[in-house]
Amino acid sequence: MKIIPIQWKEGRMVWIDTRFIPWEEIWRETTDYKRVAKAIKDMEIRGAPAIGVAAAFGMALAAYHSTAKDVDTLLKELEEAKSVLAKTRPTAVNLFWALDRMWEKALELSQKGDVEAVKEGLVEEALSIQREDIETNMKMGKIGAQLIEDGDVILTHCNTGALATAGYGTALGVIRAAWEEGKKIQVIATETRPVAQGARLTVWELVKEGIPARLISDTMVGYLMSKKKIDKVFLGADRILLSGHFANKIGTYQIAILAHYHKVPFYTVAPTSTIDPKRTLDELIIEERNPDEVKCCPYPKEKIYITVPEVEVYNPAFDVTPPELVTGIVTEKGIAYPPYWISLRKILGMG
Ligand SMILES: CSC[C@H]1O[C@H](OP(=O)(O)O)[C@H](O)[C@@H]1O
Repeated sequence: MKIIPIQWKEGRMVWIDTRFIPWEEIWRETTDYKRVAKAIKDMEIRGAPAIGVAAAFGMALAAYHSTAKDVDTLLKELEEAKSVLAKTRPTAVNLFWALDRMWEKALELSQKGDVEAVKEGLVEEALSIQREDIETNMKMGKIGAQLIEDGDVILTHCNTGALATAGYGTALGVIRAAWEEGKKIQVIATETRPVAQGARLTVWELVKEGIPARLISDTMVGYLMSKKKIDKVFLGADRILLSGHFANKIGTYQIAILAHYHKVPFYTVAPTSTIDPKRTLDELIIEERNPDEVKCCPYPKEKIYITVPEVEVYNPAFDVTPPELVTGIVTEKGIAYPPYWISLRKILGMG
C-alpha cells in the first residue's frame, strides 16, 4: 500500500478523508491549521501516528502563512496553534509528542531572530516527522515479521495501516512485511465498531494489496479462538505507559482477555513516539466521542440509525490493556517483553 495519506504541497496540507473509505476516495486540502484541527477531531485523519503528522503539518501551516514581522509575534501565533491542535483528541500521545517537538524546534530556530528561518525550519521539521514515521514503520515491520510464521492466521483490530500513519503502517506494517517476505499468511480483520475502521479501512488496504483478508464482526473473536482459527494477534496502540499498560481502540482489552484465555500470542505494535514515559495509569484520558457514532451506521453521507435515536449511549473510543495480557510490544528499536517497566525503559534508552 503505497498511499501517503497526508501530504505537504507548497504551503498546503492535503489529506485523504478516511471517513468516506471504502465508498469514495476524497482528498481535501487546507492552508489553515484550524481546519487541520477539525480534520483530526472529526476523524477525517485518524490513527495515532497520522494524528501526530497532521498536527506537525498544522504547526507548519501556522508558521508558513504567518504575517508576523518578528519572532516574538510568530511564537505567540504558534503557541495558539499548538493549543488549538492539542485540544482535538486526548488519548493518542503522538499528537502531543509531535506538537512538543515542533514547539521545541520553533524555540530553537527563533534564537537568531530570523522569522523566515523559523518558517522554513518548521516546514522541514514536519517533513522530517513524516519521513521518519514511514522509515520507523518499515523497520518495525521487519522486526515484527520475525514473529510471524508461514501459514499463520493473524487477527488484527481497527486500522493500523498506511491510513493510520504517514505510510506503511504499524501492526498492519508487520503483516505487510511478513507478506512481502513471502510468508503465506491470512488476516482476520475485526469490523471495529462503532466507526468500523477495520471493515472500512483495514479490509480496503488488504484487498487493494492482495493480502488474504477475512472480515468478522467484533463479537466473533472468542468463537474463532475457541476453534483454534487464530494463531496470533497484532494490533496497534495510542499510548503505551512504562508499566506496559496501553490504550488502544475500544475492543482491544476484550481481545486481549480472550487471547490470554485461549493462549494466543498477543502483540501490540507502535513506534517509540507512542510510549509515554511520564504519565501513570490514572492520568490516562479515554476519549468519549459523539453518541451518534454508536447509534448510526458509519456512513458519512447520512444518519442511518440502527437504534431508537433518543437512547442513552456509552462511546469510549479506547480501552486499556494491562501488561499481564501482552505477549510483547514491537517497536522500531526492538521487541519489549515483560517486565515492561524494565524493557520499555531500555527501549527508550532510559537505562
Ligand atoms: C497506528 S494507529 C494506532 C491506533 O489509532 C486508532 O484509533 P483511531 O482510529 O480512533 O484514531 C486505533 O486505536 C489504532 O490502533
